[in-house]
Amino acid sequence: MSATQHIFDDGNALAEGLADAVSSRLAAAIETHGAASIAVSGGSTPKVFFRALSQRELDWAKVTVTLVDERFVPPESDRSNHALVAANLLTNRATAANFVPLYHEAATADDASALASAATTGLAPFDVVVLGMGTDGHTASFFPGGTRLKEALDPATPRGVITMEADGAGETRLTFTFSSLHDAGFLVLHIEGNGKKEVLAQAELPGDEAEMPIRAILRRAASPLQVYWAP
Ligand SMILES: O=C1O[C@H](COP(=O)(O)O)[C@@H](O)[C@H](O)[C@H]1O
Repeated sequence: MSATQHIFDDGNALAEGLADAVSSRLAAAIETHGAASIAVSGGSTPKVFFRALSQRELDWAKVTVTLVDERFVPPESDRSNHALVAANLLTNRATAANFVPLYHEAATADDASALASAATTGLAPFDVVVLGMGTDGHTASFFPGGTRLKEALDPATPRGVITMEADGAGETRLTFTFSSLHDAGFLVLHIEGNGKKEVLAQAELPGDEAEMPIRAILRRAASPLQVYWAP
């Protein structure tokens, strides 16, 4: 499925434009079914977008926020995506949103992923999913060479959260599976910079999904992909 490109002049315009689009989708979901769900990415790209979204007028108490993926680290860690979201999104007008973490204190990451799957049951299909992309072509924690990449990308793998380990990942990861993310009501890839534009162009060429896992989303997502980009 081909992606629709939304191009902005700079990072601030991108953050504001994406916040407008996402808040409209969340408001429409609240209007239609009384509640809205959104799964967001971590990393460095979304911070300004989170700040912009947190200022939008919405019935935030009806919005459930979770993460596309997380590191197996507690929220006190500066590597925690939960901490990033708490500091930048669950603030301003969005303080009333309901946040469902993927990290759970547990003996093993597998135990934590089972708890995360249970805590997020029924949230997917999400109203909104905002994916990021690394320069290695990973999205969520679908890393090239990831220990459970095949299972994560298999459309037959049920919705839920699984663990992932990979050389490029640092800590063990907790990630929603492809089947949990690909059919969001509004499916976004949020990237910034010419480097990532080139990575995306590379991913759009023929090649193995396992080498650039973003290809699974580009090629097989049920929902049309909306690419939000600025230089
Ligand atoms: O590891 C991760 O990286 C990607 C991209 O991060 P960025 O710093 O290049 O914006 C992110 O989408 C993913 O959620 C995160 O866990």
